[in-house]
Amino acid sequence: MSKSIAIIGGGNLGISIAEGLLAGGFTEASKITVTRRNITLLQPLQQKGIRVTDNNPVAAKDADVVLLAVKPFQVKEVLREIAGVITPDKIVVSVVTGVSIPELAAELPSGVPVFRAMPNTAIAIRESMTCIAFHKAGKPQVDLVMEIFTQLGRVAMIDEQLMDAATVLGACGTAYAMRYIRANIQGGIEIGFDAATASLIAAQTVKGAAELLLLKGTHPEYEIDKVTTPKGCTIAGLNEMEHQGFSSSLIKGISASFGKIQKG
Ligand SMILES: NC(=O)C1=CN([C@@H]2O[C@H](COP(=O)(O)OP(=O)(O)OC[C@H]3O[C@@H](n4cnc5c(N)ncnc54)[C@H](O)[C@@H]3O)[C@@H](O)[C@H]2O)C=CC1
Ligand SMILES: O=C(O)[C@@H]1CCC=N1
Repeated sequence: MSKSIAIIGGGNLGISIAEGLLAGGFTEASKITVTRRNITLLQPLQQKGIRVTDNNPVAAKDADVVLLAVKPFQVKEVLREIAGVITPDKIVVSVVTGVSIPELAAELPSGVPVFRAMPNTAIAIRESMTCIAFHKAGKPQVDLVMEIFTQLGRVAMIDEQLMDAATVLGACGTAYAMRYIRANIQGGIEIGFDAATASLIAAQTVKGAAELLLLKGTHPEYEIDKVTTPKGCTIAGLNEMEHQGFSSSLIKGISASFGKIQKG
């Protein structure tokens, strides 16, 4: 029998996860419930057969897996609201940034398996990178959480101490990649393309470059060597980008995001 899942917090990420679960066939639409205080904004999900409600305890009581997708400052209040219906046969998965497993578990009855997962918004099209951490859980619970997220993209099991780093590289990373692609589009328009053609070329080129690494397991510099003709235009452009601080600005940006999470 397929498992039921309650997504507490139907915002950007919660909606994306519900869409991804539905597209991946993890469970039928009627076994997915999404909560939000203003449920009129969840109508598109409701039209697909997903249950929507503003009642978190009712949603959590009916679910095998309770997935927390509210903002960090909202999560403790939500946990206090649902703690009474969370029994040890359920699994709690939090995608909330910066709230640790011990902090989450402290609000719940003892013995409830608690996982943290850090996906990104490409989960809506089942192309997420999701990092997962847990402290105490049995094999069936770990297998179920892995099953959910492997249907939604790629998964890495990590120590919880790397969760902030995973948030930056994997979740914020979607925004960094979009900005890189946008800059390519702006450059492409300047050298002659219309916006739509520049967008297609930029996005598919980045997708192809990423697939080369994922499928072949090669190092980026090995693939770059194949593109850089001696005295050619690629190396001229790459070197100018580096003179302007390209790699350095990315590394500094990643460090700034990481510093922001760690400061809280
Ligand atoms: N957006 C992203 O790319 C990622 C976000 N995250 C984390 O996921 C969490 C959610 O992020 P977003 O979806 O971007 O935020 P969001 O603000 O779009 O979504 C949060 C949703 O929770 C709802 N909500 C607030 N209080 C509630 C309550 N008491 N009961 C039910 N629903 C309630 C809000 O109305 C809102 O729709 C955050 O903790 C964030 O750090 C993690 C990875 C990626
Ligand atoms: O910007 C944020 O705080 C969240 C965490 C990862 C993506 N969005």
